[in-house]
Amino acid sequence: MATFSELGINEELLKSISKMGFEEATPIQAQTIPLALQKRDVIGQAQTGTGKTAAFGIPLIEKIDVKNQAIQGIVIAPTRELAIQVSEELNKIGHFNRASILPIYGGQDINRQIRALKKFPQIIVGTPGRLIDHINRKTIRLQNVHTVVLDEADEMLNMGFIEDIESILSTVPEERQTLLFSATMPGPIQRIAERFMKNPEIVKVKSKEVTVPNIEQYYVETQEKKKFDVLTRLLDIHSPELAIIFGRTKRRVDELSEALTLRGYAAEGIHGDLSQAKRISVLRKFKEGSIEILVATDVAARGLDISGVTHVYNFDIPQDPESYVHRVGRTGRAGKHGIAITFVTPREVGQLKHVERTTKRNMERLVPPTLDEALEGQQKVTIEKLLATIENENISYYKRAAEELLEEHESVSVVAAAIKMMTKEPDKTPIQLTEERPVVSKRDKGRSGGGDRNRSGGYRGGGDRNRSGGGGGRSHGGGTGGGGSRGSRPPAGKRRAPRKQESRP
Ligand SMILES: Nc1ncnc2c1ncn2[C@@H]1O[C@H](COP(=O)(O)OP(=O)(O)OP(=O)(O)O)[C@@H](O)[C@H]1O
Ligand SMILES: [Mg+2]
Repeated sequence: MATFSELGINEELLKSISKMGFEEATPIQAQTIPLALQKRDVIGQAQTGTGKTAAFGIPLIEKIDVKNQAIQGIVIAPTRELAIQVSEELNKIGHFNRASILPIYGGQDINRQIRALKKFPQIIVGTPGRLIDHINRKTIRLQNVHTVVLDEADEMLNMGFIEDIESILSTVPEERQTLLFSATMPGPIQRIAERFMKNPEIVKVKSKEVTVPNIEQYYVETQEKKKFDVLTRLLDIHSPELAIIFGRTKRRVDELSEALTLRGYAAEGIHGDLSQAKRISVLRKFKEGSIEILVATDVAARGLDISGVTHVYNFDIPQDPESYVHRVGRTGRAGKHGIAITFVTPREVGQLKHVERTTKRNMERLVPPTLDEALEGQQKVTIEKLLATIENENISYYKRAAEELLEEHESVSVVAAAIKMMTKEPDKTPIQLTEERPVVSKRDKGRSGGGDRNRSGGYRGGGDRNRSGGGGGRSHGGGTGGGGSRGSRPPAGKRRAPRKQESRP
């Protein structure tokens, strides 16, 4: 482990870094910051949640001439929320040297952005579509840019975004420094990346697995029709602090968040068809904990750093392994522990194997819990809350009433009734979700003479970049099919207070 002062960073930045609470550099930071400070082009690949933002953010801010009013650096990110988050992190890194940073993304009033652009930002963090819009209006000029960063580089160089990136880069001087970061970098995309770079240094933080080891990874095999009940039972048993549930399409996300709300969970959805104001407000509520479950398309799969996310559920298995890596990486960040559970229908087992092979990590099989187990899970939550109340709260005022009650009633019945009242019993409100087609891995598809996966209309079209959807995914090896015989009971999640009774329908 290296300290930041060993990396050749100036005093002002060291002060901000220490104010951010970072004591030691993470491996990707230790390996890329010195290279980036030497103005080398860098491709940096390291697992989710390991500090890639600061790995490019520190050298970027370090290289800004704060006396120069021109835009000197741009960071391009695939989603609006990520652009906002990265610009917030850059603001923290630049706190003491006062570099001026501006996020620019779609869905926000363009005139307001134009006014902000007139105040001489030195770094722009933006989504591709809106950046191009400003370049065309000549409200952004990039001729003085010396550093370009593509966060989630493989996504930015994938089919949905590559033309935009090419057109943005064509307005940036040739003699720039280009920094590319992501947790995933499939070979074909890396070769495209190198076209935009000069003799890049490729830094891959070595690890056996693509995902971080501190994420426990499970799968549940169940029929499409049963998925929702299995999901709610798991939620009752795990009682996550904050959970993200990924669905394949916008419709799926809408239906799932409505269904969860009907069953008494504090859930809301986020996807690309919602207004930007709504997207921001949902995310804010989730960060504050006033909603405990965020239902999302892949719009929330990459880069988002929300502390307290203990569980990720892939209600629909993702279309490609990279998406899996990023989705589960929303938990288990900065060394914390996390749990990820992926649902597969019997026809999707081949896709599951494909994901496992690409990530070099097996998921453990979970047996779908029964209704009784779900109830037991909720009971445990209540009992823990009860015990915590005995320990931490002043209950003396209530003791007289308790004594009176116990004079006339049998103690076990009194306590049982209290537990029942406090327990959220599994809710059986009928739910009808529109069925999704299974994701059949390529190899299986070839063998069975054609599955029915809808490549262009599936994940890519339904997921949501801010702009064009893009075509099909990349191709990797296929799956071997066949279910695992491994089996275990659901892991116990972090216990916490049950949802408030008022929130039930
Ligand atoms: N050196 C450090 N010490 C402690 N915490 C750090 C350090 N560097 C970054 N962090 C924190 O770790 C968390 C994850 O960082 P970040 O979002 O940059 O990860 P990432 O590698 O970009 O992940 P992803 O691949 O999901 O985008 C953040 O909350 C960040 O503030
Ligand atoms: Mg990141």
